[in-house]
Amino acid sequence: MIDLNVYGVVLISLVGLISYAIWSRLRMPLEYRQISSHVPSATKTFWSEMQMLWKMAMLKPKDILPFLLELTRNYGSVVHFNFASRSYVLLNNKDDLKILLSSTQYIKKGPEYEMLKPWLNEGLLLSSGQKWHNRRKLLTNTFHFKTLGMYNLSINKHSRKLVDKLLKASTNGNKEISIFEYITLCSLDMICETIMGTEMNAQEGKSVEYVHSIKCACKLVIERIFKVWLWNDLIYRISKSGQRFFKSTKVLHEFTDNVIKNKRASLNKTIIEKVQSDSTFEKPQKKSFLDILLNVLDENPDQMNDKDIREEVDTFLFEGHDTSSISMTMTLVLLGIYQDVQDRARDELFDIFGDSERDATMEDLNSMQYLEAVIKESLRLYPSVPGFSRELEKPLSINNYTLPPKTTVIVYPYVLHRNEDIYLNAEEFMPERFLEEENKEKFHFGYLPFSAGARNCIGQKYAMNQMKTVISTILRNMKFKSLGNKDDIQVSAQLILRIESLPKMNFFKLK
Ligand code: HEM
Repeated sequence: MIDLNVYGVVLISLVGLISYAIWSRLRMPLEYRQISSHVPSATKTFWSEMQMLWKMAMLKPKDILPFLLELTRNYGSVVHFNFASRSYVLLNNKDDLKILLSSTQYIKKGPEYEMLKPWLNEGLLLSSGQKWHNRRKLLTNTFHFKTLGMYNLSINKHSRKLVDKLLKASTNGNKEISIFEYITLCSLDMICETIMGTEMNAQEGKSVEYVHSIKCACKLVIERIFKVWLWNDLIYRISKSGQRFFKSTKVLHEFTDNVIKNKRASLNKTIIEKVQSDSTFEKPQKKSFLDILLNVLDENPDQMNDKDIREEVDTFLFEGHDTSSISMTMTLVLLGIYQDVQDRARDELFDIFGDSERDATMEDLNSMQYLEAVIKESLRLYPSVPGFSRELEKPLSINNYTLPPKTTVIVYPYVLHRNEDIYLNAEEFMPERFLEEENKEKFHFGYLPFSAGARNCIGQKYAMNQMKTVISTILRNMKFKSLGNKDDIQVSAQLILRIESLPKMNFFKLK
């Protein structure tokens, strides 16, 4: 029996696809169409554009990275394609990337970032132009490396809690553990305490609604980017996924609003009490990012109102949560696979700490050179932000081509970090490559886990300190093993790298 319904759906989809392809081609500015005549292009003809549209519509998140790797293999380090009336160019050459990223002219983010706006508004990640410049200057002061030491206490405290949780859950190697969930909760506790000054106790199973909302909002916003039919704001608002997204962001916004209100009230109260009780008045001690920001704003009250502060707190929570969790998870799993690397990292820690159980200080963290190389290598193979983009506001002249304004230039560290011209045996896990002096120049703009140039990651030093503290605390207390090998690791590209499958792990108490 022929199922007419199936034929009907296929026919309607085909007609829809062809009409959409014609419509998007007609809407496309002439210069977009002209790029394909001088830049290696995967969509030179109308037919290839249709194929691309079909391919992208069918692409699952886990197929995106192999698809991009294949594009660079087939077309080289600069490849153009048109998709849904937009023109994209993927850059995979460090000289071209240096031109793009080191210029302050190309700081506008690509169109897909728009979908984060209902949550993050125009915080540092999404703003551009003068607003971005002013904010970046102001926030650099609050996120300066000199202030990072004060986050150490909470990061150490939550790392110890994580060790306790892992020991309890693994019952000294008898149970297999999926590490990601433990790391995510620990990282959430750290970021909430250091950014907002709020104890969430997520590792203790508290703050359930907030924890659920942040996970939900992250997942939904990322899903939307890959569902073209949800790009329209009106359609998204009435869709099920949109409704869940807005419900989650409402919880998150209300929470941040309350934290800011309470923080302001307690700062004012402390100031009044201090002034009344003490003539040698000192400002309250700085504790979190928000405390510092409010203090900076005391001196520059016109720079930001409460809504502006909320968008920055939300931005830092979003950027600082999943990124570090993924990276710590991948590093631990790799250390669990490569036991010789794990032993060498632990030996380095023994040289620094001996038998002492003290917290890791900033000085200790700076001495962890081998562990840093391990984390860097893990970020090379599995960059937490697998790709990012810029929309050109001015023409961009790279080595052999000039790209017109409005082109979306995409950069995929995941693909770049596998470029054999830069990395020998690129698929292999070899932390030592980051200890070799001669590689420093080679990796410049060829290693972009934190992006580079003016718009690089403002939290990278914080992230590195956090990752070193968590991983060193685990290494100092436990031995661990991954129950699989590197081929068992499968990831997919969403706004942030997602784990598709990962070996489970066993943890054993050291002493
Ligand atoms: C392993 C951890 C991390 C990685 C791999 C990472 C990576 C990145 C990357 C690639 C960008 C540029 C994104 C783009 O151009 O679209 C970025 C931007 C940013 N990151 Fe991170 N990040 C990490 C941790 C953090 C942490 C812990 C914070 C804050 C506490 C943070 C805050 C930010 C902010 C605010 C921006 C926007 C900067 C701007 O546009 O001026 N990140 N990050």
